Amino acid sequence: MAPQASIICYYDVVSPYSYFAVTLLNRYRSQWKTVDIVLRPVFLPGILSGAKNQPPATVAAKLPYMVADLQRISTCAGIPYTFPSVFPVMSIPAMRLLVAIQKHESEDRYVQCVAKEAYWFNNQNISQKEVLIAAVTPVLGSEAKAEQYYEMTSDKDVKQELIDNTNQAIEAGAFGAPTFIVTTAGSDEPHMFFGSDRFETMASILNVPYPGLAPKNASKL
Ligand SMILES: N[C@@H](CCC(=O)N[C@@H](CS)C(=O)NCC(=O)O)C(=O)O
Repeated sequence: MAPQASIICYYDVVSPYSYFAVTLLNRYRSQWKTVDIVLRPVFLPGILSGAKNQPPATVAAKLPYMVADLQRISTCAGIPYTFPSVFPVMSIPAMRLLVAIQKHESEDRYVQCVAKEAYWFNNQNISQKEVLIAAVTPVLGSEAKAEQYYEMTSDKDVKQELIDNTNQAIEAGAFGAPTFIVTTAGSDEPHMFFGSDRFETMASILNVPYPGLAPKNASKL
């Protein structure tokens, strides 16, 4: 059977643009039913160093631009956002937890718990165990289950999967996050995209409608 159209989204919750990308992608799912959408956790510093790139916030001219740009996206897209007091946070525990949960849960809602509810909206330090457990408990339905998944963050295979995802992204050409690998229906040829601002082009090559940035009733600048 010919392969289905797909998007693999490599993301790290330390990256504000990954947070926007994951949020937008979740909004688009219902209109992009023909596309298999997979969220894949990575460790952004590993990608930056693998690609010999630098964290953008370390470039003096980029930082104020990013701060303004992120606020504009938040306003235009209606995505709640507050720049966290701990930035950049050590995201390895969070990303390992997301790997561990993904192995067993079919839905991706827990990603938003960590990305939005904990870090990019409620300004919590997601390098801490208690914060992570509290963040995913509502979606998992029990604190015991959240604890179990947290314990798995010490497992060799969970650690290795985060490394493998990160290396896969680098091999695919990633130099930052979010990075997307898009394949169209019936084709094996991968198209790499960088950034939460690339959805319109992705929609065009996938031949699906582009729903735009703003949800209905989003406030404007
Ligand atoms: N224009 C992109 C910017 C994405 C971006 O700057 N991502 C950061 C992490 S938050 C990154 O990896 N940057 C690497 C680079 O700019 O080379 C967007 O709107 O999403």
